[in-house]
Amino acid sequence: MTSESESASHPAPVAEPGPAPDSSTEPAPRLVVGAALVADLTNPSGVLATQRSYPEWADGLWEFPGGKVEPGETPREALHREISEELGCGIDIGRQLANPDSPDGSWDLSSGEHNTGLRMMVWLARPFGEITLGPAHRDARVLTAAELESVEWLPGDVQILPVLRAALGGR
Ligand SMILES: Nc1nc2c([nH]c(=O)n2[C@H]2C[C@H](O)[C@@H](COP(=O)(O)OP(=O)(O)OP(=O)(O)O)O2)c(=O)[nH]1
Repeated sequence: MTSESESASHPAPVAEPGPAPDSSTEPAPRLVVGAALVADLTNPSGVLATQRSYPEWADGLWEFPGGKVEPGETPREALHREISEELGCGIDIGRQLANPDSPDGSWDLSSGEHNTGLRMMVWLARPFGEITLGPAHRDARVLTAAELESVEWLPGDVQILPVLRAALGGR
């Protein structure tokens, strides 16, 4: 019902605008880092892909070894830590396998229901020291450019394969 003070000569008050529907209201993406492990950073010809053992949805699928960046870490620090934890070796980090459509070269991993809000940065990296598979992985395999699709990758990694293939000298 209209009150006395809201006479027909005065337009109804305009509702206060709500929060702007921009990205500032969305949580910042969580960053994952991965290593495309190669023997030669300058002229790589094969990459060491690893087969995950968990969680259930990822069990048996292939990936770049790595993991989530922890608060206070730079992405490169996180990559050194993750590779040391997962494979027991050190790495020299080379060039990024960058997403050309993203300012920081990261890839959106949020395909399907499992990786909401995750983005991943991937670098070529040369391992040194002995590589030992831990509980995170079932297997590891060196793949040439022509062999990249011989394994089933995590869904979010499939978009990265053309950039990896080119880095390995494939078409
Ligand atoms: N490490 C890695 N994770 C990937 C790749 N592709 C992809 O979609 N992911 C997803 C799987 C996971 O949801 C997430 C990484 O989580 P993670 O379990 O490896 O990370 P983390 O070692 O820090 O483990 P946690 O502390 O969360 O248990 O990113 C990839 O190539 N490498």
